Amino acid sequence: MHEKTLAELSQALQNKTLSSVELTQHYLKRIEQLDGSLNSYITVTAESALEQAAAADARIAAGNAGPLTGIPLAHKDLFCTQGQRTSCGSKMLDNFISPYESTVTQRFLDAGAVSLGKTNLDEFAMGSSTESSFYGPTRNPWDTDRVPGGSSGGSAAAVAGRLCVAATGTDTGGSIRQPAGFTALTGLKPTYGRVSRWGMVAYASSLDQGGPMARTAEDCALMLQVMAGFDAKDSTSVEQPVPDYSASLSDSLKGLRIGLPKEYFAAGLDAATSDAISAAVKQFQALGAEVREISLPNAELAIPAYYVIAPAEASSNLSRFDGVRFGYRCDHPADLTDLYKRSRAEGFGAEVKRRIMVGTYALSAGYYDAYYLKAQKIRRLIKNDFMAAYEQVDVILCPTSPTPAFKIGEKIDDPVSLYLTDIYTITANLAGVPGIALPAGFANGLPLGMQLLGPYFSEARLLNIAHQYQQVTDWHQRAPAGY
Ligand SMILES: NC(=O)C[C@H](N)C(=O)O
Repeated sequence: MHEKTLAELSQALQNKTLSSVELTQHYLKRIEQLDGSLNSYITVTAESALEQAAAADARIAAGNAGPLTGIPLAHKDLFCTQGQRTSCGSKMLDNFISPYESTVTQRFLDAGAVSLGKTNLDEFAMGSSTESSFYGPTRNPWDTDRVPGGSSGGSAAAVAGRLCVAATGTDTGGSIRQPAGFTALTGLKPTYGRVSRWGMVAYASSLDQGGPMARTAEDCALMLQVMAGFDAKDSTSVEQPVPDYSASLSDSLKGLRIGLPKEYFAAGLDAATSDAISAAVKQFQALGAEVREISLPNAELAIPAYYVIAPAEASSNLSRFDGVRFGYRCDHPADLTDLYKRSRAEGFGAEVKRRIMVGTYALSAGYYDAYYLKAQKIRRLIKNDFMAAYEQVDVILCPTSPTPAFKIGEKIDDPVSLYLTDIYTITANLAGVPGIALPAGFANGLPLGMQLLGPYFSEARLLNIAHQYQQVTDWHQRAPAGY
């Protein structure tokens, strides 16, 4: 059963050749057998999953099911789920039972999807390897000595290890696309404002965006259909009609103009990834696309700008964790100041503290103009680069990260080298444009990722292009040995 994609399982459920209870039991058993080595889940909600599956079967029998009804999913443990622990991978929220449901997970509940549980992540989504989680690192099913990427590494490992059909992720600086690239998945970061952020615990609010992670573009289309849409509870949610993402998957790529940003194929890019993308270019040309070189001249400024803006916003967002109303509280505080100080010192891990300090510094009176304001100006220049590029091309093709998955422990003691792995993904967040990551090949048994970036609200086109590529390649069909 777990070899099948979401689209195939959806068919099987509708045809009643399979029940959601059977499917859910199968996945729960796989989690029990295989997640010990991957550590992709923080919480498995077996009981409620089986209840949801039974309700889904009843709904299918009654003839009012949708494509997601009865499909076992997993959610990044950054989405609030009512009555369940929502930890954000942090000791700070280890004891936090959410009193409300996020819009995204509510939409999946309304669609009749089953939630198997909550997946591991870098603490508060700060990281690119899922090693900063309070619950220990997640391992990559393609090589368990290696990271699955991050911060949505638990979702990536769970989907790649066939421990759920598809999963949600969030992408602030690449957290959906980079782990998708490291695990041979398809992952979509929508346009900022396309998917509601309500109930998605805030990291850097002007960059955060939820999106789907699955094995195919076709499955991502089905997931995004549920996730996308206006939400009055999120002031940055955009009131734009949601297209039928599955309807245009088969559109021809004839005449599609693809741009290759020369800055993304410069020094530092792994040779195998570069070769894989060259081969993909040929595939796209064979499908009727025209490919040309473009320039995103301010790309090299993206990392410094992001690592000022994201920590600045994080330092403000994370000030709510004070040990008073919810979350971790230190033992025997001497007074209120001691309560704040020790609860935060004991509740947050090293990377979160680093970012709070960097962000607080960048926002402080004497340095605001030199760092935060300057970073915001760079952000505008990066957005302008994309706008200029989309005058010449329809989409941009580039790698998701400079190298394939690295070893656990390899970079964790050197934060800057970890930040540098985000070089190709964070520009899309700074500009707010959508991007889809998809597998482009393998080297030494490790997946190689590429991404397509499009103009605002071009998700349907990105899914279409990825789907057409997946019709003529089989990278997305490969499974890691033992899974
Ligand atoms: N959250 C993300 O998108 C990951 C990024 N590497 C960060 O640490 O900010």
